[in-house]
Amino acid sequence: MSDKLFIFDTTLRDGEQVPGCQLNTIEKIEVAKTLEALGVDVIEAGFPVSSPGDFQSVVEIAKAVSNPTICALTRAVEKDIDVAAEALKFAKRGRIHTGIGTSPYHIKSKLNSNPDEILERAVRAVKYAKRYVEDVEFYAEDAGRSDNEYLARVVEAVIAAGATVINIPDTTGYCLPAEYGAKIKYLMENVSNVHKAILSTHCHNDLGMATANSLSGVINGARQVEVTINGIGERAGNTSLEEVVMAVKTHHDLPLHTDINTKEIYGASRLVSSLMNMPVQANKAIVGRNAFAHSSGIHQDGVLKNRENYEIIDPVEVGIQESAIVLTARSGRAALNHHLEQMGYNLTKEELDEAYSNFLVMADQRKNLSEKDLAELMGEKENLDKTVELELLQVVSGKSTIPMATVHLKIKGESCAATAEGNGPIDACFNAVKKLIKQKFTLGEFLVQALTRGSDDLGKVHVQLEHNGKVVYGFGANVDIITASVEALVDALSKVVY
Ligand SMILES: CC(=O)SCCNC(=O)CCNC(=O)[C@H](O)C(C)(C)COP(=O)(O)OP(=O)(O)OC[C@H]1O[C@@H](n2cnc3c(N)ncnc32)[C@H](O)[C@@H]1OP(=O)(O)O
Ligand SMILES: CC(C)C(=O)C(=O)O
Ligand SMILES: [Mg+2]
Repeated sequence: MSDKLFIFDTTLRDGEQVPGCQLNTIEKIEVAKTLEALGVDVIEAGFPVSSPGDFQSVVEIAKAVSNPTICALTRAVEKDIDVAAEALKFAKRGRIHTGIGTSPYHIKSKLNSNPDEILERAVRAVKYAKRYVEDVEFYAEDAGRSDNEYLARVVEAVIAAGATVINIPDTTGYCLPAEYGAKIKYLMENVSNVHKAILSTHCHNDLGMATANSLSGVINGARQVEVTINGIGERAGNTSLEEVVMAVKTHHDLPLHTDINTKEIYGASRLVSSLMNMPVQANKAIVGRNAFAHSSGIHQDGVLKNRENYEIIDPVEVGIQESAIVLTARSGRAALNHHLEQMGYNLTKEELDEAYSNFLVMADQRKNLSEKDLAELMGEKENLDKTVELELLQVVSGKSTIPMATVHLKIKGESCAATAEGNGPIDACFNAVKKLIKQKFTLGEFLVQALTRGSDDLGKVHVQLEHNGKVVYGFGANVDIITASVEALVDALSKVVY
């Protein structure tokens, strides 16, 4: 029998604290509904006393979402708790998450107090919250740097006051996995009423250990993890939902399960990344662009023989259609042959050897090779004509003007042009391209990286788009970031649309 591990998602609270990640109420509802479809147990929807907008968002999320518990954060302050309770009045199941700092730093230099007084304030806050809701979670802020003996006294007292979940945050991301695990173990063994509550982990990633610490906490008895999509959150972020969930799912030796519908993970990651303007790093576990991409020959050969030679997770399990075999000068014959077979070629050993020598020369020059490059490699004239090319781009933009773009493309060898407006110059360009392409495609990722050596430096753009269920990537690099963006879009389109 495996124990249920409760998934408490704080993307809309701790995640939303990040500069640039603020969402309006409609966007928050969209994220909340996605979290519901994902199957999280608790959505921490906000900190209602912090602003009228956050208050309203909690109200609307509580109305829009019915399966997960809706949680609102407060300080150990009566006014915060009153406002949180008011915001939760439409929640089918509401939880107040209150708490206070328990580390020497927080007690002395933040709260200007002493341990006994903090313990008293903690108990008072829990009792006050209990007037409104049955489900009260208590957080001992900076528990990671708190003395275990004192922490145990506080935890015992707040459970006696009615707290149902006890959050042990490593607020500053200080702990090592063994240390955090030992802290949870200590509480499990030294708090007499610990069986009346669930211990929860809330780990930050300042030393890159958030997931390891959370799992260590779970192995030692915690049964709730506080996580965010893509690991977004204060500073270096929180524990990422997808990492913990997939670690539990992958490790059958852990006697645990979650109720997460893992096939929804990738979609949720894309949504949060795009709404919060937070690109996901390419090598991010589970959801990064390269998480299921293989680019070196030995790995590619291994994956093609048996996916499990180099993959511990089937990408389909997290909502990604398939692993990618990326063609570079580090690829071998197996990878090249795989792509050529998909294009309909069936080469003899000698033919493959010859194609491979030509391929290496091309790959050294062009880095990542596309299907279009392979068509050229195989001398396909016809396919070469099937490209989408950017011929001319003219953009009007600036302060107090309506951004407008004129785009000339060559599609299948024929020139065509369109003009469009947009929210900004790039949007105007993309709208003009859409007019010309006339086929439906969805932009999944749009990542602009300005190199930092100076204002005359190259800008690099990656786009990901989906067309008829196929996902492709495009790349552009130019001193003009707008041109680089359109080049990246055209590069991706030329791989699928024609
Ligand atoms: C680790 C975390 O992620 S905690 C959550 C962090 N999130 C946020 O802070 C976002 C929302 N916060 C806000 O909108 C504001 O900071 C508010 C509304 C909570 C408070 O605003 P203000 O009243 O202007 O106070 P300000 O932010 O300047 O200072 C925080 C005060 O709360 C106190 N405080 C901090 N944490 C707690 C706590 N858990 N319980 C009780 N008091 C606390 C501080 O000691 C300080 O009090 P002081 O002014 O008497 O020294
Ligand atoms: C408010 C608490 C739970 C928090 O976010 C932290 O301590 O990191
Ligand atoms: Mg936090």
